[in-house]
Amino acid sequence: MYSDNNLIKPTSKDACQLLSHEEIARYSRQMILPELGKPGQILLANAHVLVIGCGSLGCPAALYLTAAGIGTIGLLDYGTVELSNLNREVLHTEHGVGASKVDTASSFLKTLNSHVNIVLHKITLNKETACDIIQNYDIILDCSNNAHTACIINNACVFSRKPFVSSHLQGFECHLRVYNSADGGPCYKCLNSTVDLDPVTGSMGALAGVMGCMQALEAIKLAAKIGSASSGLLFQGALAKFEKENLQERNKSCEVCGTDPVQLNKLIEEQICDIRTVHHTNGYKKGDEAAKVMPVKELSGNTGFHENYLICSTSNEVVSETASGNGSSSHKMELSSAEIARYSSQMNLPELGKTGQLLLSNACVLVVGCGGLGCPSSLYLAAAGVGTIGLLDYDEVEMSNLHRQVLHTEHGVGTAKVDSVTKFLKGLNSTLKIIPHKVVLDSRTALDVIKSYDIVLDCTDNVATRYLINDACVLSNKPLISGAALRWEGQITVYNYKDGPCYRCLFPKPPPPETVTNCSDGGVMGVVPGIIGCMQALETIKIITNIGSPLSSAMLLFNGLRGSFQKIKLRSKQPHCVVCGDNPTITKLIDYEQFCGAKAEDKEAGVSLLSRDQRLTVLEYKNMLASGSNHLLLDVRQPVELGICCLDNAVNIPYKEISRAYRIEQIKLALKERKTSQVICLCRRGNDSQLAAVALKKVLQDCVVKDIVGGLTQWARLVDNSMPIY
Ligand SMILES: Nc1ncnc2c1ncn2[C@@H]1O[C@H](COP(=O)(O)OP(=O)(O)OP(=O)(O)O)[C@@H](O)[C@H]1O
Ligand SMILES: [Zn+2]
Repeated sequence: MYSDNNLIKPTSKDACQLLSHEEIARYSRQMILPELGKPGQILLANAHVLVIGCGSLGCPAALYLTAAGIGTIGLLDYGTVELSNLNREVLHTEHGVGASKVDTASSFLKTLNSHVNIVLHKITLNKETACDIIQNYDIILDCSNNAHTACIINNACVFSRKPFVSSHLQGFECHLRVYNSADGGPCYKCLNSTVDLDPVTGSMGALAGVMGCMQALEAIKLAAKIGSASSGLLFQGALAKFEKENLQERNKSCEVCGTDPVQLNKLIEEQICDIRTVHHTNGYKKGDEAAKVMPVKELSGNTGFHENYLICSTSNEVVSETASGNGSSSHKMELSSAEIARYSSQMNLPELGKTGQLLLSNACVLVVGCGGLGCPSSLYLAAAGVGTIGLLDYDEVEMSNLHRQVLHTEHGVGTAKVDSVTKFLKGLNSTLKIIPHKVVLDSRTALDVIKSYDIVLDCTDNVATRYLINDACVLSNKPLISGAALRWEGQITVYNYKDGPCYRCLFPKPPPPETVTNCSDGGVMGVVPGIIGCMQALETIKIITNIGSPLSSAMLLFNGLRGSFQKIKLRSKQPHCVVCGDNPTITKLIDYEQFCGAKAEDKEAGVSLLSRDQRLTVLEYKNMLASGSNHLLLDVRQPVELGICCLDNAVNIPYKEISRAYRIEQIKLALKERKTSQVICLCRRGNDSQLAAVALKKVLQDCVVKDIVGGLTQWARLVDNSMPIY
C-alpha cells in the first residue's frame, strides 16, 4: 500500500443530523432554495468529496466545495507550489512557493470554513494507491487535467462504483463531463478509446475558474441528490460559446466498466492503465462536429430579466488613493523575468502572448461589489496580472456571506469586505496595485472613482446601483462587465462596449420594486456567482487584450440546475436611449434611489402596514400561548423555510398563495376546526406577515387578524434561544 507518510486517512464521520445555529446562519442563503433545503444541507455535511489535483481546476473547485459545507474534502496532489502556478492556481500564495500544494490550499480553506474536515493526500495517484483512497469518498473530482491520471481515476471509480466529475482544458477550449454516474452514465474509457489530443498550449486561469466551479456544482448536485448528471458540456472561452454534449450510453463491451469487478480488479493488477498503453485522450477535438454553435434568439423587452437581479447600501468615506488608468505615467513596456516566469503559461496562449500580458499589466479595472461576484472576478483578474485593481464595497462581512463570498474568512466577520479581498489578492500577487475603496458608490462619488479606471465590473446586487454604474460608465466612456446571480441562475453581459447597447438601452424603465427578489429572500447556490464572476474576469481579460468576441449585444444565461448555458442576442444600441442615444437627456448622474423607487442596497426594508393594536409582540404571543387562547397560527413562509425552524402549532400557507380561493377555504376550515375567529400571521422577520394580514382582513371580515412583530427572528432572540436565526 502507500508508502507516503504524509498520507492522512479520512475519518469516517458519523452521519450528523443536526446543523448548529452558526451553520444555519452560514448556509441560510442556499438552504432556502427549495431544491436543497435543510435535508440537502445535511447531505452536503455528510458527503465526502475527493479533489484530485490542487491546480487550476482543483483550487476553485475546493474553494466552493468548502464554502458550500461539504463535510469532508480530500485534497490530493504530490506537487509543490511554483511561481508559474500563481496565474491560475488561486489558492496558493507567493509566500507558499516551494511548499506543498495541498498544504497551501488547505491553510486558506480552513479559515474560510472550520466546519469542513480537510484531508490531505500528499501523494502521486497511481494504480496502487487509487482504489484505497477513492473508496473513502462518495464523489471524485478529476482536476488533474491529464489523460493518464483520468484513466487511473476511472478504473478505481468503476471498481468502487463512484461517480467522477472531470474537466479538461486546452487553451481557450474545455469540456466538463460526469462519468460513471449512478444513472448508468458511461465511464471515461467508454468514450475515450483512441482520440488524440493536441499538446496543451497554455491556459487561462479564469477559464479554469469557470470549469473548476462547474465541477464543484456538479459534485454538490450529486451529493445533495439534485437533478440528473451524466451529460457533458463543451466551452469555447474566447467566443463565450457553450454547448451541451449528449454523452453516449455506457458501452457494454467497454474494457473497464463492461468488465465484471473481479475481472476488473485483475486488469488493474495487470496495469491496464500503464502509461505506455494509454493514448493521450480527451475525446474532444478542435472543430469537432459536436462543437457547433448554439443558436441565439432575440430578447425582446424585459422578459423577466429584472427578476433575476440581486438587489444592497451607506457610508461616505473619501477615496484617498486613486488608480491611474488612461495614459498613466507608469506605463509598462517590458516584463521582468519574475513576471515572465509567473505568467508564462498564459503567455503561451497564442491569442495572448507577451503583448497581451503587457496590456494586462497596464490595465486599471474597478470591481464594484466585493460579494458573491466580486470575490471570484477580482481573484482571477489578480491572478492574470491586471496591473491595477480597484475594489469598491461599503459593507462588512457577515456569516451568511461565507457560503459564496469565498475570499473572506470566519475571522473576518464584522470587518470590511474590501480589506479581506485586498489581503487575499496581495498574498496571491504582491506585484499589483490593489486599491480598496470602502465607500458607497452613489451619484456624488461614482464619476470621480470610475474616471481613474479603464473598465468597470458591476458585481453589485441592487437595481439603483446598476443604473448608477451604467450611467457613470456611459458618461465616462468605459466598458461595463455586468454579472448577476440568483437561486440557481446567473447572467453575464458587456455594456457600453464599442457600438453595443448600454443597460438603459435594454431596460429603459426600472422594474417595480416589489418584483425584485434579493438573495436573502430568493436564495442563491454559492458556486453560481462563482461561475458568473469567473466569466466576468474572462470577459474583462478578453476586452483588455482584444481576444475573441466579447459578450456585447449578447447575454450568457446560466442555469445551474440544468448545468446549461444559453447565449441570447440582445437589442442593439438604441438611438433614443436617454443616456447613450443620439440626443441624451441624462448628462449628469441623477438620484437613482428615487428613479428606481428602491434603496441602493439589498438589506430588507421593514414594512409598516399595521397599527400597533393589530400586531402582537413575541412576548405577547408567548403569553397568549400560555393562556391557552384559541387561535389559528398561520406561518406564511415558503415550505422549505419551515424545515429550518418553525413553531409546533403553525399551519403553513405561503404568503404568495394567501389570496387564492382554495387557500382561503383551507383557512376557513382550520378556523372552524379550532372554533376560533382569531388569525395570527407569522413569518421570518415580520414583513410578509403584515402583507398577509392585510390581504386576509379583506376576505375574512368577521375575523380578528394580527401578525407577530419581528417574526421568528425575534422569537428566537427573545423567547426561544434554541431556535436558529437564518
Ligand atoms: N452602491 C454600492 N456601493 C458600494 N457597494 C455596493 C453598492 N451596492 C452594492 N454593493 C456591494 O455589492 C456586494 C454584492 O454582494 P452580494 O450580492 O453577494 O450580496 P450581499 O449583500 O453581500 O449578501 P446578502 O444579499 O446575502 O445579504 C455587497 O457586498 C454590497 O455591499
Ligand atoms: Zn443606452
